[in-house]
Amino acid sequence: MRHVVPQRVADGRDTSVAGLAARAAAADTADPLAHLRDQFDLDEELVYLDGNSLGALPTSVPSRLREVVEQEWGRGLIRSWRDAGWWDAPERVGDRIAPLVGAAPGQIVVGDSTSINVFRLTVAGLRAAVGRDPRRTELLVDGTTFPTDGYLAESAARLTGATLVPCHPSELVDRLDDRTGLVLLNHVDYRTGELWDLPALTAAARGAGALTLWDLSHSAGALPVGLDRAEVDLAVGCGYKYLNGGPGAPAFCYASSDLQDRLDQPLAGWCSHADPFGMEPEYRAAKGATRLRTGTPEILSLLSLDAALDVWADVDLAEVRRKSLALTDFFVSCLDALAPPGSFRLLTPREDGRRGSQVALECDDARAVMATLERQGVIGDHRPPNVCRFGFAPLYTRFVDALTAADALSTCLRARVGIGRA
Ligand SMILES: Cc1ncc(COP(=O)(O)O)c(C=O)c1O
Ligand SMILES: Nc1c(O)cccc1C(=O)C[C@H](N)C(=O)O
Repeated sequence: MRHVVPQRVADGRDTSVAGLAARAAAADTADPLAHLRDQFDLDEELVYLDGNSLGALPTSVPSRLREVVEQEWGRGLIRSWRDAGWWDAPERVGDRIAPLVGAAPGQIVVGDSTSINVFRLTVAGLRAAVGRDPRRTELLVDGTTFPTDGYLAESAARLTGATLVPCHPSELVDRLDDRTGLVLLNHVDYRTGELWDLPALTAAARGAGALTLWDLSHSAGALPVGLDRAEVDLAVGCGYKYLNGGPGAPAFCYASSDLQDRLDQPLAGWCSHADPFGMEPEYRAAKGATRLRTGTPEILSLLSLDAALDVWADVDLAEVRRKSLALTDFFVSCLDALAPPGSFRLLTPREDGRRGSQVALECDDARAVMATLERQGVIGDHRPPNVCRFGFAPLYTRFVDALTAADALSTCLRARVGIGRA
């Protein structure tokens, strides 16, 4: 680290760049997950803080994909649906994701995109709610949600005749009543990184007689989720963010075992049929999570995700959470120490219990700021209008990366307000 800046000592610690660098080095040395970085193919010239959009490439993936393409497809051909286990891969890979989100086996299938699965489970959840109690025609949706969830909720409401009620997660408890059928929420807000209290909100919805559908895109693989323990009804999650399945990797769908056989999903294709190879003209839904499948599984990307999951063997999710919180907290402390006062507004809560695994902040000209950082080898995201977003994937991000990014961002913010380094 090159320069020394005036020290603003908030907690009695050395907050010069040199002091922060010493803290980062000590934290990386003590990190029990540090060895996992070797299982990723990372460009050492880059600081990659975008694993919440596209996870890094696990070293297990290229050789496995080569084998799938050359042997299973090339030599095995059609026989691989049976002999290489392709047909059951959606359930098998689902069972590998299950422990990462606190689910017992048999409740997750992998396939299609998160968007498709949001639609599938929103319609299925609304139908199940109304089937149980015809008054339950309202769909409560996080009004700040990632747009695709909002668009698809609207479409699901049009299709089912449900009434869409946008609602901020902080107001959910007051909005629940005996008309609420389904609640669609995000575990971690894609923009601010705020973590919502999944057990408490699920219990509130359940207590009011409503079903829950959680979007885990920004939490699966970043923190413990505890779906079964919280008695969540339905959930979806992304395969290409913290699970590192690769661009366009399929998403996953969770349906609690209590609910599965009551689900009437809208995309009832042949792969969700009780006897797909019977080729019956009439539809009969399969038992279990299999009824959430639709068509032929996307084997190449599904098996890429499968291989990417190898990295989780023996990983303790509590340790992942501890590291994620320490990384995000350290990044914010570095910004507090190095960036000009008032040059940014933190959007992510500082309280550990309310933060996912990213840090988002608002500043002037955020798009240009993130473009400058990218030219310097620090990759994060810009989200409109003026949000800079930095994702901290705990399996491969180091404390030194957090400092390098905070230092580069602070330098950029300092230049924009016309202050040089001291
Ligand atoms: C919270 C959330 N839900 C859904 C999606 C949509 O995922 P996909 O484009 O893979 O359908 C994303 C990201 O793209 C997301 O962040
Ligand atoms: N899915 C993406 C894509 O295909 C291109 C660029 C970004 C994405 C994303 O995943 C966006 C992401 N869900 C977000 O939280 O903003």
